[in-house]
Amino acid sequence: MGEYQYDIGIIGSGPAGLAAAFEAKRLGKKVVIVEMYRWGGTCPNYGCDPKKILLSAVEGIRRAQAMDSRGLEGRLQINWPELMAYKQAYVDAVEPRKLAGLDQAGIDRYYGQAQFIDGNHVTVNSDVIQAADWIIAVGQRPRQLSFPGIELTQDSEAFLNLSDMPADVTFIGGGYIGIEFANISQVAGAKVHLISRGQNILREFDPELTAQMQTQMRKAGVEYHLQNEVVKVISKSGRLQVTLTDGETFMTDKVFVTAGRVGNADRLNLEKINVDFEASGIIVDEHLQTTQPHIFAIGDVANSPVPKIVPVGNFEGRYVVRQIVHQTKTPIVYPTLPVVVFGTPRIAQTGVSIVTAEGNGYRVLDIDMGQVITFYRYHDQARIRVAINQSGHIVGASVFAAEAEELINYFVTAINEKRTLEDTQANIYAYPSLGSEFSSFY
Ligand SMILES: Cc1cc2nc3c(=O)[nH]c(=O)nc-3n(C[C@H](O)[C@H](O)[C@H](O)COP(=O)(O)OP(=O)(O)OC[C@H]3O[C@@H](n4cnc5c(N)ncnc54)[C@H](O)[C@@H]3O)c2cc1C
Ligand SMILES: NC(=O)c1ccc[n+]([C@@H]2O[C@H](COP(=O)([O-])OP(=O)(O)OC[C@H]3O[C@@H](n4cnc5c(N)ncnc54)[C@H](O)[C@@H]3O)[C@@H](O)[C@H]2O)c1
Repeated sequence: MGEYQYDIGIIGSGPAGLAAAFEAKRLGKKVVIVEMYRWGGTCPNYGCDPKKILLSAVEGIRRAQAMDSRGLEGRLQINWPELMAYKQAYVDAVEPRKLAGLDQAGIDRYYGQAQFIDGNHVTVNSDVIQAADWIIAVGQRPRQLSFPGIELTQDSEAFLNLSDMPADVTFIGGGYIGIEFANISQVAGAKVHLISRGQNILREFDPELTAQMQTQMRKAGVEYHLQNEVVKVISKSGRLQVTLTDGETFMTDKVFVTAGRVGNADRLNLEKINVDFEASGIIVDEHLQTTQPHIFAIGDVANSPVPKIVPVGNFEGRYVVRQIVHQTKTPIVYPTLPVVVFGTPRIAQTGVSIVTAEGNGYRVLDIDMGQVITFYRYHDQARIRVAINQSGHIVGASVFAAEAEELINYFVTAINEKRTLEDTQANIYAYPSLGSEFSSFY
């Protein structure tokens, strides 16, 4: 049993923990990081990145479909095992790359579950690690539901490792993951059921755009079971029978629970060291400080009032280290944050929501981009809604379009730099491109 001493200890090697570790090292601190599962955390191993690789094939099919009878012939289809092998080749390279990065930077690392024994000491296997300050970045895990037959269901990580796409799949939850995976499965050839207890999907997004996405997915064949929950799942003749609260039953091949995620705060012995947490995460103040002043929480596991996405974890990781080394004393101030649902097309939004903008009496530009060349060529029903405040500044945007994740970044810049519509149009962007479409707003 060894005992080791550090300036800063970090628990969790996802985007948040790694950002903190590299920043601490850069600022001359002796740093240790602990991971119990996959180095790199959720996003590159069983989250954003593998999902976006699967989406590449989906986009290929969608683009080909858009050109059907418009000069492109032949039917494409997804070879799921081959696509999975391509995804896996990316994922297999993640851990070696992360480990090499840590080793090259001189950041010590431990593999195993970290648990606090007191405010400064953490155990990992049989080692005891002491650090003056601790940063908790342990992320979230899929929320479990409880109904008879829950053991027959699977989670989002299992979906991203699915060896074959079954004929019929079901997702419980109409949030980011349910919608993104339903779209992938449908284009990969499965009949898809999507169950959500809400009346609408993607409740945090512009309802006009989510309705548009819902209609498009329904037309493509996704069957929605809204305002419903699962009562039970039973195994029947090698398939699964799902019963819903409205009494409907249907047969499916696989059921995935995509009904939100819960923090991993409950696995660290935090009760013992008086660090308070609740279902929404570890309680932090505006300095990301927990109820113990030398222990901080960042990324998905912190209950900071921001979306649980990678760029937030990165931002918090760098901020919190500067706080610890006294480079800053100011509360955390987030720049405008973009969120994206990766369907085909995507929905993206940033800044003031369109609903809030309308409530505040702001000007809302609602632009059908379907005829502009960038979107016309994909036969894409692109739509952009921009909120402009009383002084003429762009304060928010919602986008429904292919590559909305790129387009939204222009609005992020416009909002952060407090630009008016005219300011953005003063730039000359390459034509035809996503950027050049700015000039068509008025
Ligand atoms: C399917 C899916 C798709 C997603 N897509 C996107 C996307 O497109 N864009 C986006 O921005 N975000 C996306 N996200 C969210 C994104 O993955 C998370 O916001 C991000 O990974 C959070 O980073 P984190 O460092 O806070 O936590 P994580 O990445 O979850 O890392 C936490 C790490 O801590 C480790 N850990 C936990 N407990 C302990 C312990 N006691 N001891 C040691 N180690 C521990 C875990 O094993 C894990 O590796 C997606 C998530 C999922 C599930
Ligand atoms: N593109 C991205 O940035 C991206 C993609 C995937 C995940 N994520 C992150 O992961 C988090 C988790 O994603 P998620 O989709 O699991 O959660 P979510 O919170 O986005 O959606 C959960 C959905 O499940 C529904 N639900 C909850 N309990 C239910 C029940 N018993 N029966 C039926 N429906 C139920 C909710 O009404 C909601 O619609 C997101 O909040 C986000 O932070 C981000």
